[in-house]
Amino acid sequence: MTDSEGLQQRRFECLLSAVDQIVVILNGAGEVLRVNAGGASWLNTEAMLSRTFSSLFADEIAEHISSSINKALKSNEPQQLTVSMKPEHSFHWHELGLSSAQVWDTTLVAVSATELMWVARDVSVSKRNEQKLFKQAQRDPLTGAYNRRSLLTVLDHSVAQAQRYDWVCSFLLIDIDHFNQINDQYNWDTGDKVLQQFVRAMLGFQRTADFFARFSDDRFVMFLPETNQEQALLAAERVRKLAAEQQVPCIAADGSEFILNFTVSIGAASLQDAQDTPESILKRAEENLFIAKQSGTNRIEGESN
Ligand SMILES: Nc1nc2c(ncn2[C@@H]2O[C@H](COP(=O)(O)OP(=O)(O)OP(=O)(O)O)[C@@H](O)[C@H]2O)c(=O)[nH]1
Repeated sequence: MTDSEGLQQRRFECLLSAVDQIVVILNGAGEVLRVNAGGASWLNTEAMLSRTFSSLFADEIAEHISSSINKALKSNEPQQLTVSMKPEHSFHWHELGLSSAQVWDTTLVAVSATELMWVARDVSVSKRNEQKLFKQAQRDPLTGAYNRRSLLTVLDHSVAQAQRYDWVCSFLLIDIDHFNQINDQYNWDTGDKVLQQFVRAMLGFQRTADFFARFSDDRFVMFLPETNQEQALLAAERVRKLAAEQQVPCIAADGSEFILNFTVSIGAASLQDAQDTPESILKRAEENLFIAKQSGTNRIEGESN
């Protein structure tokens, strides 16, 4: 080895010892020549040597890796791949020490016509945070129900779909009765508990296909696909009863405990014709809700067919 080659080699070793990524050197046949564990202290690097790299992965990832190896050797272009690794889906990696699910951003580059370098960066934390932020953006932070933004997106899509295929669908606009009074008479925390308990009860109650969201302050929308007005009124009655059965454990200002009951009023409306939009259906549901409130609360009001 010349001085210059020796220097290059030392630079490479320094770099390897400093990086956090897993680095695997492969020969042209895809066999593992060398492994640097980087931040993956769990990795049994010895056990990887001489094995065919792609065969360590589950079938569908293995296919991607083999094809990336071919592409990298042919094109000299770095090949990027994000892989989701779960010990239970990846027997070999489990054997190699992987004990929890991880997501890796990987790059495969051809170093020469007969050698490749695979570099994997663990991006599990940032992916988890991304998913958490995405979920948070869809949900109301107090109750965990979907928020108005998610609701409007789902309604736009679902109503358009129902019209295209001539399906029925209905909306329930649900409002907690005298909610302002609950806030005023007790306190805001008590109002929060009512909202939270109502949402918990509704999430246990709805069918999988239904979409339930907090629309505004004490107002919720339940979207019922493939449900006509008659069926919607039956569902509304079940919701009304469910709310009236709730017992919310609360603490009064003097520290004593008490149980609070509440009721809801519901306006129902169903898709009627090709001109109907989520806004026009919601408007009719709102008019019906108004009638239910005016008629004494703890009531449902729908459309006459
Ligand atoms: N506790 C609590 N109160 C909220 C929250 N968001 C909004 N509010 C309050 O909820 C109240 C809703 O008032 P209204 O819509 O008049 O409710 P209401 O007394 O049931 O009146 P109707 O809907 O006409 O029956 C307002 O005073 C809001 O300030 C929240 O997250 N928690």
